[in-house]
Amino acid sequence: MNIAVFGYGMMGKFVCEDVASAGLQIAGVIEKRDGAQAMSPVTEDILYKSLNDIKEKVDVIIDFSNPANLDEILEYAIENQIGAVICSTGFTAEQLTKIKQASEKTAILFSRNMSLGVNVISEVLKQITPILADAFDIEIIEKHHNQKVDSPSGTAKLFYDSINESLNGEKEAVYGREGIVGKRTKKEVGIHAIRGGSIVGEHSIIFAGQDEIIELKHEALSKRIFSQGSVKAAKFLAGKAPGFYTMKEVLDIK
Ligand SMILES: NC(=O)C1=CN([C@@H]2O[C@H](COP(=O)(O)OP(=O)(O)OC[C@H]3O[C@@H](n4cnc5c(N)ncnc54)[C@H](OP(=O)(O)O)[C@@H]3O)[C@@H](O)[C@H]2O)C=CC1
Ligand SMILES: O=C(O)C1=N[C@H](C(=O)O)C[C@H](O)C1
Repeated sequence: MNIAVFGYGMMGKFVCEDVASAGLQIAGVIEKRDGAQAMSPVTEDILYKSLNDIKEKVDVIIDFSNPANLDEILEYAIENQIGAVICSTGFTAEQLTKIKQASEKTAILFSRNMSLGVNVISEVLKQITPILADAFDIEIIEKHHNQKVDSPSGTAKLFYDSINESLNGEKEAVYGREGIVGKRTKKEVGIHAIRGGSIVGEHSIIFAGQDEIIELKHEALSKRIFSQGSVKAAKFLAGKAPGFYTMKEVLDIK
């Protein structure tokens, strides 16, 4: 199976190693920057500027780059009738609609977090939130390294969506609370972003009630959990019919 890895930053490099370890082929790596240094298992001759430059047949694209590349990825996937595993975060609402529309024409897997732990918490939230929401205030705190460009994290948004979906959309996200005068309302879910050092990724969902607190926490200790998840997703997606897939199906979370 031939994989095109879109993005050769921190995640792209891990993905290349994990694609090779899984016995899959790297058809090409897309890095827009001039003078990018190829590192084993990638060689200079497979570092390209765009998907259309890749010489080999591609079976699946794995994207860990930036929302700016979305159109190129979707167009190539549709034209070549191949799958795309989209792991970048920070998309606009309009871009999310584009991803959904593209999935009517080819197989797309979109996930704001590729780890098992986060995807299990996302499902657990759907079950416990309706039981707790009347009595508990809900807040989300995320912490990431100082190189992250989007805030809040995609995972914080995933958790917020799980909470809000389970309550039929009755909640409202409030980011950071800067400048707000007045008490917290029941409708709010506060979302807070911390950036510093080399924190891989930490997410806490706090349910704060009268005299009791429940906290669900996920801490990523290595970026491998994301790269390995993306390779699993690529294997799952190869040859699949057009559709919108998530890590829930890949990881078989019931
Ligand atoms: N779903 C998941 O589980 C995970 C998702 N992510 C997401 O993956 C993405 C990449 O993360 P990471 O590897 O840590 O980030 P890096 O900044 O290390 O790498 C980003 C890559 O995207 C390219 N890129 C950045 N901005 C642009 C742009 N405007 N136009 C074209 N290319 C661009 C960079 O190229 P250049 O070097 O030239 O800037 C680089 O190749 C992020 O959105 C991150 O949030 C990360 C971890 C897990
Ligand atoms: O940029 C990162 O590093 C990460 N991004 C994803 C996100 O925005 O949630 C996933 C993970 O937390 C690491």
